[in-house]
Amino acid sequence: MTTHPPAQLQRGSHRARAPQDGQLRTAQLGPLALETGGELPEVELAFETWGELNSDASNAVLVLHALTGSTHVARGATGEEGWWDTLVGPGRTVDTDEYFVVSGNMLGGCYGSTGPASPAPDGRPWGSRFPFITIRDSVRAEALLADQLGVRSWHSVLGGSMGGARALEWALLYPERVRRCAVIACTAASSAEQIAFAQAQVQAIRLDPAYRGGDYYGGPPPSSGLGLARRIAHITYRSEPELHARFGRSEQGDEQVLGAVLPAERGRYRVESYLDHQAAKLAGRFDANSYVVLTEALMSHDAARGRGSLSEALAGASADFFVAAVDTDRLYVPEQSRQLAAALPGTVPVHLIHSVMGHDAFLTEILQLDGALRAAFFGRAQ
Ligand SMILES: CC(=O)SCCNC(=O)CCNC(=O)[C@H](O)C(C)(C)COP(=O)(O)OP(=O)(O)OC[C@H]1O[C@@H](n2cnc3c(N)ncnc32)[C@H](O)[C@@H]1OP(=O)(O)O
Ligand SMILES: N[C@@H](CCO)C(=O)O
Repeated sequence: MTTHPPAQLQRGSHRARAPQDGQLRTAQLGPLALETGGELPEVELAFETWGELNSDASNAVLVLHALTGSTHVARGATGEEGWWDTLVGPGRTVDTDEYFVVSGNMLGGCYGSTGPASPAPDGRPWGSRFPFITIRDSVRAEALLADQLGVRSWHSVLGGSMGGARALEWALLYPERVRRCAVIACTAASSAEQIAFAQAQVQAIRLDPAYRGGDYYGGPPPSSGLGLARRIAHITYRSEPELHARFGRSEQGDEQVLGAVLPAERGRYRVESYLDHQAAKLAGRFDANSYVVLTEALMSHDAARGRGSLSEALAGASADFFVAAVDTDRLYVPEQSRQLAAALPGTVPVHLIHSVMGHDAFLTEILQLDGALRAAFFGRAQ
């Protein structure tokens, strides 16, 4: 679901797109020491860029994706739709005629960065041997990517959901490298309930017999477990009023129920069909091990870990902050964004996105963020 900005949001004439705009590339980062010990040898990080770094390297913007997102934030040379097209592109608020936009695939992911499906030093996929990684590990890898791209300090780092956790960690691990930081639909730390929902998803995957402890490459993938994980997650990404208004109690009725585990005497509710579709769609595009690794990394998210109280931890950040929440988000509830904002240095308001959608509104209602982000971060001065 993509919305396009109204004509008044589009400005001026645009430069020709650089051939590398929106093209998936890979940086070789070498070994990476991990927060909980050990190291990953020969880390690769997938990334895309749009626009050009200016002569004093002051115009770089980092955009960080959510749990199952990719680096394809905006259209590029191929014209393929990006997940934040509304916000990022020529003439848009994050104007790629003006800013050098970078997006990195999370360490452990399955869209090009080193992850469980990548070959370990012995040539076989890491599988069950892939180490536990944290949000901070991925941010350290992203900092090595920034070094390679010649970006000493970011004009801004923007992220929603898991991307927001990475954005916040950027501001804390590298305060001198982040001038502005947007934490959207995310908290200072994963809460007990967020960990609980995440654990149920991880268990759904691990209990799929096809998972084989994580060493399923070369055989059938644990699609049932991954699909169940997505069902659990997707319910938390949407609100009760949205599901009620869209599906109510109606039956799907217009299809065969292929392979569904249902009593013969009933058909399928539309909402079940919808969740089945979401499950199959994710199972078709995502690696179950990566889902586990990224979910466990998000469970570990805690800005205060090893840094004292939350206020003490956040006092180390020197960026200007932008915090936003979705009013109907039942996973990353607005109150948690208020607690984050209150603990940040200075006075940081919480921008509320109004939507029936729930958590996913940070992806689907981006027009609402547009003006607020433009006012906060994307005036002329860099
Ligand atoms: C490499 C990559 O592809 S990464 C892609 C980028 N992805 C990300 O960044 C992750 C974040 N993105 C997302 O999570 C999602 O895409 C969102 C939140 C932006 C939008 O969610 P969507 O699933 O597209 O929206 P929505 O809830 O309206 O679902 C629409 C889908 O449900 C299907 N659907 C709707 N009702 C029903 C039903 N009763 N029965 C079955 N299917 C149904 C629609 O046909 C549609 O299918 P499609 O996506 O295959 O076209
Ligand atoms: N729909 C998003 C939500 C996670 O924040 C995703 O799949 O990444």
